[in-house]
Amino acid sequence: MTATPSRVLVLNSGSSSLKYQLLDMESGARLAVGLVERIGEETSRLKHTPLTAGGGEAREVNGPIADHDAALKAVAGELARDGMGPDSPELAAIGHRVVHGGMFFTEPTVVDDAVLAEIERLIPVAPLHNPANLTGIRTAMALRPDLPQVAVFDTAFHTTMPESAARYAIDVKTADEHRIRRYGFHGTSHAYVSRKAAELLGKAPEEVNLIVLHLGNGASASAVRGGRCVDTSMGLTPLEGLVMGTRSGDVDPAVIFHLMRVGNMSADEIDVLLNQKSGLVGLCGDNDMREIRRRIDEGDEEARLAFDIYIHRLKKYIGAYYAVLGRVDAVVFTAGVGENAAPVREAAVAGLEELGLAVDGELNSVRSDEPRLISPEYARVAVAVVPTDEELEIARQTYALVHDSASRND
Ligand SMILES: Nc1ncnc2c1ncn2[C@@H]1O[C@H](COP(=O)(O)OP(=O)(O)O)[C@@H](O)[C@H]1O
Ligand SMILES: CC(=O)OP(=O)(O)O
Ligand SMILES: [Mg+2]
Repeated sequence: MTATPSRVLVLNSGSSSLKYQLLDMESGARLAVGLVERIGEETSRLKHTPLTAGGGEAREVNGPIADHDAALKAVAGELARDGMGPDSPELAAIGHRVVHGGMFFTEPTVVDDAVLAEIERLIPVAPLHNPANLTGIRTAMALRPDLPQVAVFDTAFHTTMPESAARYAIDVKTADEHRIRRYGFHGTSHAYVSRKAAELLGKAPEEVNLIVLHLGNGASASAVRGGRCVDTSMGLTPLEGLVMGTRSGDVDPAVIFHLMRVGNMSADEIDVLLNQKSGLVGLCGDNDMREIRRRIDEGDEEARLAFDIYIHRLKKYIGAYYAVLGRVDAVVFTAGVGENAAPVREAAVAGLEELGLAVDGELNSVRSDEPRLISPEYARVAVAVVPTDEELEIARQTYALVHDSASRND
């Protein structure tokens, strides 16, 4: 008799990357993790790490990987080399991060034709993400047509926002006709990190008010009251809000008409400008915070100004969400920049002592994969670093969905 399949493969397809993990949900073991970077370029790189007993040696494959379909097939090949390929009978489901779920998807959802069509319809409001998510799902379906493919939406956590935060102050009829409202993104991360932060504070999620700062290549802030999102910085699309690696975040909307009328740019050109050629890369030519800090240390003024603009925006959102929440228990940093860039954390909180916020230099400089406090004991509001794990959260939600429905049918 074969055991009930208990493994979940999670795919997190970004605009030019594919992150993945294979987990066993009964034992809790992480069996493999990996990343394909720079998809579509000549210098693509697949880094695969098997974590089964005796494994653990990372393997790298360098060379062009044209698209997400090719990336996933390469990943399937690496998993198969370790005897954990997608054809494995132990696999219970494949979980997919889907960035835009629009108005309808508030829960993890088993993908069928109607779900695929809705994700496709939402491409104009997540042009960097939904196409990659769709390709990932379609390729995974072709590899394992018999398995449930589960979509876990970035937007789901934000559906609790009150109308006063979710609506833009534009003509209601036009907004309703085009479903224009604030959807918010990175929700799986904001939800996971909020729960972990409450745990770190020794409280139940319902008891704490948090400002969560997810600072990766894309970046967003959330105000979370008692475990529920009450405001977030990304909007109709993942372009609004904080300064990001390649995205501008907030601009006066009139910048767009001005560029159309006076700069003779098309809507598509402006889309590319604001989504791909702005943010840190537009300001100083680099979108990696490590490189920006290195340049600042060498006295580079352009990198310094880019950093200052990034921090200024971040600080404005901390202030805004402090006011939205009224009382804050912790400001929580997460994702690539938030977890690793001590200077960003220090600068974002600098000067906010009157709000009860401070960072302890020594605690802030500790490098660790564990959730940790970086505020001094006297501070009224905690400042924390909580590593995110979108893949684990997606795996849990995926397994809960397929497992619960399987037990109902037993
Ligand atoms: N050691 C580090 N110091 C500063 N920044 C870092 C470090 N490691 C990673 N980063 C930043 O994290 C970013 C990637 O974050 P991540 O959350 O993985 O983003 P995404 O999921 O959007 O690809 C990099 O672009 C880089 O700016
Ligand atoms: C929604 C979003 O911006 O995602 P990422 O940070 O992965 O680009
Ligand atoms: Mg990310």
